[in-house]
Amino acid sequence: MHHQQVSLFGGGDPGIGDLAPARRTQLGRGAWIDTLPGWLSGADDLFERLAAGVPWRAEERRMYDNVVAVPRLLAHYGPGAPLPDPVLDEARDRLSAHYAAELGEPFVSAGLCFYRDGRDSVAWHGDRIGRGDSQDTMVAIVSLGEPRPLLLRPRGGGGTTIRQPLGHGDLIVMGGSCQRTWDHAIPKTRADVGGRISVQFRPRGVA
Ligand SMILES: O=C(O)CCC(=O)C(=O)O
Ligand SMILES: [Fe+2]
Repeated sequence: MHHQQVSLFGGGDPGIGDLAPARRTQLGRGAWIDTLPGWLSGADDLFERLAAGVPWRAEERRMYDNVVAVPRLLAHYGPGAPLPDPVLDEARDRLSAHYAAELGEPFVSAGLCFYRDGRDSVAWHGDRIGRGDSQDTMVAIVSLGEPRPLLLRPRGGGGTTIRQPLGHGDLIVMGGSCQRTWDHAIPKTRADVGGRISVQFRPRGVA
């Protein structure tokens, strides 16, 4: 399975580092994050390849009587869909192997978001469309390109907001109850920032 698949890579592609140094922070309410800055090397090259090569979709959503543009570009790869770069297949398989015992299932889908500049963003939310609403799970995010802060705060407000800058190959894994007891967001910024691509790996049924 995934362990064997990973071992085929032997020492591994030079683009991907060891996951052992990932550092866990308990957030409370059964939620935690693991962080590992610079997990992917060559992340800026990968950013350029994905920015140019992924069939990005601009989405719209209804808001009251208006239709508004979703302020970021999206691409989604469901279970079994070939990912747009082999480094992403390896990243997913490494994450699956590392978290196998704790998660009990592999990461199977990849969601990609392209924040073109500081006006692109994602509002406060948890990944609660699927099982994350009722069960502990994990969402692993690799960030490429210009760093943007991912904010985390307890669901329903109150408590402190955690600010985690993510870019240039940084990894964050949100785990435990994080999707249902905490919210996360990428706020807009007036700063003159370049593009950032986020790759989110999720287990089956988590969205
Ligand atoms: O851009 C990120 O790192 C977060 C994206 C996110 O939260 C989502 O797409 O659900
Ligand atoms: Fe999310």
